[in-house]
Amino acid sequence: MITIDRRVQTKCSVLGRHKQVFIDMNETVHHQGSFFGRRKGHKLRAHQADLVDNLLPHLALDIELPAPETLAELFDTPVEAVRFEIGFGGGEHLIAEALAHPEIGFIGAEPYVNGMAKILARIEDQNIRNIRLFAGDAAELMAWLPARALKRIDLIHPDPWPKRRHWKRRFVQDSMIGAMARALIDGGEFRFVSDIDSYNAWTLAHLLRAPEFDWTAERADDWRKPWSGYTMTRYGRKAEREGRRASYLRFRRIAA
Ligand SMILES: C[S@@+](CC[C@H](N)C(=O)[O-])C[C@H]1O[C@@H](n2cnc3c(N)ncnc32)[C@H](O)[C@@H]1O
Repeated sequence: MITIDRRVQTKCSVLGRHKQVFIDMNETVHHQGSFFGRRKGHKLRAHQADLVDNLLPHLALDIELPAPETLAELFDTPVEAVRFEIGFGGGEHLIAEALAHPEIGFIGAEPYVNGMAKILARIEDQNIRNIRLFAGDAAELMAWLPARALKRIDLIHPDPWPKRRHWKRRFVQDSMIGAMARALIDGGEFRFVSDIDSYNAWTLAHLLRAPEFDWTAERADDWRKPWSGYTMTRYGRKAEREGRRASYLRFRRIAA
């Protein structure tokens, strides 16, 4: 991949605001933070583009504004608690959870515009009221959230960055664990799913040394099998087809 060595000003149209970014020849966008992937894939169909232009602004969180005191205020339907899914991809898991738990508000972060277009189509089709979206880096959103605001954070099949020299790009880092500890309520959970053994070991090692979290597993099946009600995602199905078994790690935020 060739990266042009110059800063350009470009418009992040889904958020309607300007950001300093690096752009390469393939339109891969890198900015300083925790996102190191593609923001764009194939061209959106007309209806998808319309949803991004017209539905997303109603559902998108604007982190330029101050965060509300309680996250329930973000939803126009009453919610008892709020959960966050990082990098929801096509949104299969987030949609299933939002439908199964109408009493919970869900926030999903996904910088990949084609994933955003997919979830918007599902939200429109099924008239889902309890999802809010952020079309950017989950780390930025997490820094914006009030402290002790989330009941659960899900990170499902994150980009694995298997090469040692890329490990620093993994979403799970000590700093991010600190950010999650700040954002979760006491007893809240961070749930992690990956089919990449080295990332599972990495996550376990990082969380086990974090004083704010307990690993909840009591027996092997607690991490070898998905929790009840888990919805398999596209990346999960791909891993199964290719013969890789996922691990399902759950960590509880210890009371401060
Ligand atoms: C391997 S895909 C998995 C998608 C989905 N969770 C699934 O299981 O099908 C990883 C996703 O995380 C998103 N992602 C990567 N870094 C992110 C970040 N810092 N904040 C939010 N999303 C991110 C990518 O755009 C990509 O869609």
